[in-house]
Amino acid sequence: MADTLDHYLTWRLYRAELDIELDFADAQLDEPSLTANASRLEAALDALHRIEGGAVANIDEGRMVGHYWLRDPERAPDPQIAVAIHASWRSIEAFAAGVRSGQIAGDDGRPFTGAILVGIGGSALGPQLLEAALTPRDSGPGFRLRVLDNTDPAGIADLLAETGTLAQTLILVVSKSGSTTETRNGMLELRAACARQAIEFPKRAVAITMEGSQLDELATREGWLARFPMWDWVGGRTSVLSPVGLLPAALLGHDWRGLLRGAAAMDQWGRVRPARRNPAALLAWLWYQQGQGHGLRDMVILPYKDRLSLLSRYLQQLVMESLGKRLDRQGREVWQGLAVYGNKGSTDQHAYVQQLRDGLHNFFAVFVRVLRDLDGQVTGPGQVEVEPRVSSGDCLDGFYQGTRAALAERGRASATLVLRDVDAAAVGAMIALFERAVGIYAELIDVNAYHQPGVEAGKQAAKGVLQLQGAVLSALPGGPGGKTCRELAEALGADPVAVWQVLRHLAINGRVSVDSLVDPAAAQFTRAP
Ligand SMILES: O=P(O)(O)OC[C@H]1O[C@H](O)[C@H](O)[C@@H](O)[C@@H]1O
Repeated sequence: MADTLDHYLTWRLYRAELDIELDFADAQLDEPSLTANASRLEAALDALHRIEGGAVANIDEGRMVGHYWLRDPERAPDPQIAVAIHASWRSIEAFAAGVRSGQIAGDDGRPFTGAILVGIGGSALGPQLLEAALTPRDSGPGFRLRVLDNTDPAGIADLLAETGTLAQTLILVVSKSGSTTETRNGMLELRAACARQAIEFPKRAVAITMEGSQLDELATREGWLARFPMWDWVGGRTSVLSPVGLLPAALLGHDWRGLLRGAAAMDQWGRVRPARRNPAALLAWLWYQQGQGHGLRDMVILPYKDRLSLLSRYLQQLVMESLGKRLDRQGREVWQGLAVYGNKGSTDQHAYVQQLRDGLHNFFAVFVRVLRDLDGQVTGPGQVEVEPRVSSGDCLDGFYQGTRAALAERGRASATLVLRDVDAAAVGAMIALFERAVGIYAELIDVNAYHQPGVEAGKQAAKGVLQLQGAVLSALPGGPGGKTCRELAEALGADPVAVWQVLRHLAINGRVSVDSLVDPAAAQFTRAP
């Protein structure tokens, strides 16, 4: 079987320092196309090098792209940036130590036992990934992190019910821009909950935001418990190794410096030349080759470890917000993107893997295999013999190997990231690997990976909806006779369907009165009594 071993060794990249392997043996990469495209890949690596050196890669926003400096501050082009990063680390360390020792405590002197993080997108997904990946399940109750990442009243109510008193809860408000609606709403809801409980909000509130943002100004004005920086040269979706992810990780007692070490070590590996020996370049080339440079195949993320089940959600934002672009950097319409989904193996084997093996061939898989079954334990669930000489962990690994082989048999490509453990260094390294692959792929397809113009459209349209709601509420008659959505729309010069949609929601929530909601054209609306 020397030939398969040779093939594996040919397509295996391994870094002893990290004990991480990238196994491209089933990725259907081939030397001729890699050789033919070597100069493109080298040019992409050159571009990444320039970005790390401070190039203004986010052209239309005029911003540098500095997430690589977060784990290696001395690379920053301006020494003041390095100073700011080091200062943030010191503040994180001091604050987390103070909270964990009880020196920084709630107003009644009792220690903080948990935190609610209010944030969305890049200001929530990274901390959530770290919390899920790194929280040891056997460490007792410990410090608890809950996340409020939406403006859904039911979600907010559930979270408040679950938390109970907020007296021993820190409230971390995380927003780079400091003006995101959902996050503002979450903060206002928590502020109101504090007031209901006769607890002072500012004494437990912490802001992580850019200097001078609305949130920063509010936190300063009200004297919040603490403020931590975000910088304009860090994008939300690459902010996990800034205070956005590091502070929650530190509060949870995680090895946050290990995250930085792992990411820095992966960055080192990711600078290796030629591209053929570079893990991020090969990963980006896999995306390119599989999707023919147009994202024609989706990336299915399959980590065989429960703690990594949020990885695909995290990567969804990192990859799709970075690469999903209408225009390339020359202004041509390209409709680019790379769809990402997945959950975890072997669970997904019992859900959609059927289609992966037998159905539509519009994907490739990226497996994450974790070699160690249990963190350093010698007894426990993994040691039960579920069959003669077989443990649960053997089954899990067997399912990974089996699924990979079954997909390969049908000509479906996959790559595998092999980790020894899910520890802080490995998680940091994994994050850095995907960040670099996104950067390289964006160069290959010539898009700006660092802006997100498309997300504005929905936000602006939502503002219009709320303005219309205000106008509709003012125009509603007091009764007894009501008005239909068409009558109201005519009076306001608005779209009757838009008026109906607003009124229907208000009526269900008791904010306006209606005779019946069965027929949109006939429903008569009046002001709520
Ligand atoms: O951190 P914030 O400024 O509140 O932004 C939160 C998120 O919302 C925006 O709409 C962007 O699309 C995301 O990239 C960002 O992470």
